Amino acid sequence: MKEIIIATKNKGKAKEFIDFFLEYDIKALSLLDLPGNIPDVEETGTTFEENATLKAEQISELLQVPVLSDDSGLEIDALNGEPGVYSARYAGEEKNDQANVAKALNNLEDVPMEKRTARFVCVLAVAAPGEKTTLHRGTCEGTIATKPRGNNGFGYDPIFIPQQSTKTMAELLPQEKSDISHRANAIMQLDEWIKTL
Ligand SMILES: O=P(O)(O)OP(=O)(O)OP(=O)(O)OC[C@H]1O[C@@H](n2cnc3c(O)ncnc32)[C@H](O)[C@@H]1O
Ligand SMILES: [Mg+2]
Repeated sequence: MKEIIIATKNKGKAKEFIDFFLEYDIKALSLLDLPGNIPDVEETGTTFEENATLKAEQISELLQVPVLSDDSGLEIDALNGEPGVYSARYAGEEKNDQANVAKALNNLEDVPMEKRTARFVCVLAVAAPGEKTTLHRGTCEGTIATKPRGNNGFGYDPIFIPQQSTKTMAELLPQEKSDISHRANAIMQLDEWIKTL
């Protein structure tokens, strides 16, 4: 089976990539699957595009193979787009999903439902040694619930209600999430590239 390296250490993302690539008969390996300790890439960019590029290019350079990276996050309109590129580290460097969710809910405490609009953004970068990196952006519009609901998914899924749904992303089945998610919308743009693998 063909393989592709995903430059991520996020288990939730890795699981979604494994499922997506299985449909193409390709095995997706995350940095958690590789032997040795792959160093963390410092996400010093101020945009999803910059951070996705940093992750894909540094890991591709290190491993000397084509690499796909994902930089993603949640933009909440009432918080001027926060947490945005800082989504993973919103409540601190330890990247605690529950603490991040609690902080977002707390900051939205008095914001009424009609003003709780938000979107998930996913930017994928494809990097290969000696080649120009390409970027692909997908989004998913929705609103922020007043309380977390559901146990599927990861990150901010328990408080994100996609536009098409009354359930939170964490109440959807994995297949239902991947029908509408920001990540799925970005991955669809890779169709041609995947066929070249
Ligand atoms: O950088 P890598 O190693 O890929 O892992 P990460 O968790 O640090 O990933 P990001 O830097 O891209 O930060 C994205 C954060 O945005 C949130 N996020 C991204 N996609 C999401 C999704 O599909 N559902 C819920 N939350 C998501 C989640 O909290 C992530 O930690
Ligand atoms: Mg990260």
